[in-house]
Amino acid sequence: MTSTDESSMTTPITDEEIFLSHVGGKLSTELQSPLNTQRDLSIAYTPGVAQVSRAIAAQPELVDRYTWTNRLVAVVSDGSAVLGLGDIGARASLPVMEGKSALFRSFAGLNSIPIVLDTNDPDEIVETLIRLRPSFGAVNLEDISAPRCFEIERRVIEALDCPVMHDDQHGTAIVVLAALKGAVKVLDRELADLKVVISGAGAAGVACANILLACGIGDVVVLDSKGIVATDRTDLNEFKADLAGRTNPRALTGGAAEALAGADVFLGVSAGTIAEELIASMNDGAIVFALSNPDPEIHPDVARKHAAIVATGRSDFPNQINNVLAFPGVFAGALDVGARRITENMKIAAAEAIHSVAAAALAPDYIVPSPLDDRVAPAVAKAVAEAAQADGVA
Ligand SMILES: NC(=O)C1=CN([C@@H]2O[C@H](COP(=O)(O)OP(=O)(O)OC[C@H]3O[C@@H](n4cnc5c(N)ncnc54)[C@H](OP(=O)(O)O)[C@@H]3O)[C@@H](O)[C@H]2O)C=CC1
Ligand SMILES: CC(=O)C(=O)O
Ligand SMILES: [Mg+2]
Repeated sequence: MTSTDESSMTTPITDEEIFLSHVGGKLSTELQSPLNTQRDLSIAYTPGVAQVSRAIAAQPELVDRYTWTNRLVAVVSDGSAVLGLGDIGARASLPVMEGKSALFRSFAGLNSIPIVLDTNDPDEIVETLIRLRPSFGAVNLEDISAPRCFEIERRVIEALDCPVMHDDQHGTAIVVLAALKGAVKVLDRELADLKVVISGAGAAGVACANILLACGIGDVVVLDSKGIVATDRTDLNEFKADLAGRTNPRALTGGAAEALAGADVFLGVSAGTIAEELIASMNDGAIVFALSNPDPEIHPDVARKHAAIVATGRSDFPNQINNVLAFPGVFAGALDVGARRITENMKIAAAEAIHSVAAAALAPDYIVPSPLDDRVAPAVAKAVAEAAQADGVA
């Protein structure tokens, strides 16, 4: 069933309501069985529990059967790129990480625990997760800034024998691909013909560029805070330099104005802003995905004056392009089949599954399903599980 629940948005949300609903945090733990009697205690605690611990000590893989870790996702952040708020630190990132855990629980039925780290040092982050490995079954890296996020994700994947994914990279890229598939169908266009401009060359921007290139879009131009990521720039880190060699086929130079004139798609993952006249300079039938949270690069009402399709990352406008459509189902599918890695095919399969949920009812204001659509996570999980099996990582 699709739940749009428009009635819940008719009353404006007040600051008081937001803060009150966060008092004490958004999470708690529940017991699988009650602890009411001496018998209950003797089984769940001492002496009964000792038998289970002895069994696991003798046969370590039993930990998957007799503890909650097997399907527990650690949501891990250092607070360095929290939404579009920037480096606000570990403590301030916690409401977002509790939110991600709430989404795991609500949409995929997965237990999840936020872990925020009081360090930005990649060695310390990787080492901490190696030490914590017995406590969880998967790692969702969240809101870790580029370029450190690329090295951290690679090293954590190498070090841990469980599914690991940086959500801001791949969760975002999966949903952007799904949304673009929906948008081109609505506009009766082809993905491969699009001229795409990505504003942001960080975690989300690099991963979105990679997935769009992999899916056959040849004309991708990426912007960072200094302008077009191009091969003649001498100030690029290794990830941007690599991207420069694979994007910008028309060898554009300059900034957003030069990139957006005559473009078909604006994809904002920058936490910056984009002027209305630049959106107006795009081709007719433009697609504008202003995905920065909480403030889109351009207000959707303004973008709609010039664009055929407009989307944001927020829950209070139509077309919410947000990694929440991906990560619950991706991890559920990977854990369902005991996948040790999350492959590129699993990500593409997730995008196709999200798209397929919306495919029958596509419209300019419905290019992706709502995160509240309870068909999404199961469809993503099934597609991801099948792709994991096909890729031999299950
Ligand atoms: N809707 C969704 O699902 C998601 C949305 N996002 C949003 O994307 C944004 C970026 O997140 P993330 O990639 O994790 O952050 P990062 O810190 O990894 O990257 C930010 C990038 O944006 C660039 N940037 C900053 N200002 C501008 C500007 N004015 N014009 C062009 N580029 C600019 C930075 O440039 P430089 O390299 O020069 O510093 C950097 O490359 C956030 O607002 C976040 O909320 C992210 C993930 C998911
Ligand atoms: C949605 C999300 O993960 C972000 O904006 O960072
Ligand atoms: Mg994020």
